[in-house]
Amino acid sequence: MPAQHHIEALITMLGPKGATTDPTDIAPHIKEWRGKYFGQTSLMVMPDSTVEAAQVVRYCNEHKIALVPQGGNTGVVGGSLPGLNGRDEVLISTKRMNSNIRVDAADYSVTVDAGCTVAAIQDAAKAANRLFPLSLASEGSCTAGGVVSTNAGGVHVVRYGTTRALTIGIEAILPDGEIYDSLSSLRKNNTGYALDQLFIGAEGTLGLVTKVAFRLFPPELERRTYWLAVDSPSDALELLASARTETADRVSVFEILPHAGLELVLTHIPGTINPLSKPYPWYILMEVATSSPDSGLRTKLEEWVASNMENHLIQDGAEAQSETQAKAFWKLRESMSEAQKHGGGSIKHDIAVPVSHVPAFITEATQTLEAAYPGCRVTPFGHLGDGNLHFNVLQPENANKEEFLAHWDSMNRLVHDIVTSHKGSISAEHGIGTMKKEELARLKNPAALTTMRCIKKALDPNNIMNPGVLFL
Ligand SMILES: O=C(O)CC[C@@H](O)C(=O)O
Ligand SMILES: [Zn+2]
Repeated sequence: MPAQHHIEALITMLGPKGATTDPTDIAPHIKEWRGKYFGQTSLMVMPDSTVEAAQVVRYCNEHKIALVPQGGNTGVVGGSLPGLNGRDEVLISTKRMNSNIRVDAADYSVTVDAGCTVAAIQDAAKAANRLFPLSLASEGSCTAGGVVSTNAGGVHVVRYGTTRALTIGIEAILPDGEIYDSLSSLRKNNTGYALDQLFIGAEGTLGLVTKVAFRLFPPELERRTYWLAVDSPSDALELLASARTETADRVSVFEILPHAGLELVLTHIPGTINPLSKPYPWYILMEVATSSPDSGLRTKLEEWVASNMENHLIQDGAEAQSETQAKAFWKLRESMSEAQKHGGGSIKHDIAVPVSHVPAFITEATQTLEAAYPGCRVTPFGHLGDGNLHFNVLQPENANKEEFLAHWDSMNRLVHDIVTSHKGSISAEHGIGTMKKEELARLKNPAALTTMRCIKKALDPNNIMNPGVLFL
C-alpha cells in the first residue's frame, strides 16, 4: 500500500471526485468480469483531464508509486487490474475523461478522450454519416484508451484492420509526466520513428493514453448478411478469397463457428434459432457491405451464392431478409463465449496463424489435444478472415471443472508450440496481460524481447507504468 501521506497528497491533488479509497467504489474495478482475476488496491484515481493525469503520473514517478491504467475493465488477460499477486499499485481509471468526441467529416477522422466507449464513438461517427468500424462484443463498455492499449481486433478486421490500422494520432502521458502529443488527422508524416506505434498494444506499460484520433470510413449503407454452411475451414477460405474478388473487396465480416459451437449456443442461449434445417460441420457468418447501395451488389452476391452452391463450396445457406434476421444470425456468433461458460471449464487460446495455415493448424492442434486430453471438446471459432481463432477447449462431458482447468498452462504450451511452428501469434487480439507473460518470455523472438525491454527501460526507468504485465 502506498504510504498514507502519498494517498492523502493524491486525494488533495484531485479532490473527492477524482480519487477514492472507498472499497465499495473500488470493488467493480478490481474484479475481472469472468471472475478469473481478483485484484486489490487502496486507492483509485480518476483524473478528468490530461493536465490532471499528467500531475498524477509525475507525482507517482517522483515517489516510485506504481500505476495500473484501466479503461472499461473488459479485458480477459488480467492486464488492467491493480494488485494481482499481492503487488502494491494505484489504479488510474480514465472513466472521467469521456466528454469529448469530435468528428471531422471532411478529414474522415474522429478525436476522442481516452475514456469514451467504442459504442459512443460509433454513434458519433454515424451521426456525421461516417463509419467507425471497430466492433467487438464489449463495445458498450470498452474505451478508446483500452482498445489502443490492447490493439483490439473484433469482427471487422478482415476489411478495416485492427485498432493499430485505425489509429492516426495519440496523446499520452509518459512515465515521467511529460505529455506526448501527436493528436492530429494527418495521414502522412515521415519525420522519424513511428512513436504512436509504441503505445498501441503496450498495455499501459509505456504511458497513459489520454486522447486518440481514429480513422473513419464511408458508412455501410447497404449490408448483406449470410449464414453459410460449409464442409471444412479450407472450403471456407476458398469462399473468402472468391467473395473478396467478386465483391471488389467488400467483405466486412467473415467469422467461423464449428457445429459443436452452434449446438452449445442453441442449447444454452435463450431465443437463439438455427437458420438451417439440418446440421453441417462448420458455419460462416459473412457480411458484405457498400456505401453505394445501387452498385449491383445484390445481383453479384446472388450469382456468387448460386455458383458456389453448384460447386459445393457452400452446402447450404440463408441470407438475412431483415435487420431482425441479421441480428438473429449475429446472436449465434456473439453468444459463443457465453455459451461456452455453460459447457463447463473452457481453456482459451486467442491465437493467429497466417490465414492460409488455418486448416492445417486446426487439424494438427485438434489431434494433439484429443490425444493428450481424451474427451476434451475442441471448439475453435472466430475471425477466420484474419487467421485469428479462439481455439477454446471445453472439458470432457461430466468431468470435474477444476481438475480440467488445472491443465490450463500445460494445454496452452502445447497449442502455442503448434502456433509457433506456423509462425503465428499466441495473442492475436486479447493481449498478454499477466496471463501470458511466461509464454511471451518462452516464445517471443529473443531479440524482439530485448528490444521491448530496452524501450521500457528508456521510457520508464522507475518501472511505474503497469509493472505487472508483459514482462516476467
Ligand atoms: O471467448 C473468447 O475466447 C473470445 C471472445 C471474443 O474475442 C470473441 O471474438 O467473441
Ligand atoms: Zn475475438
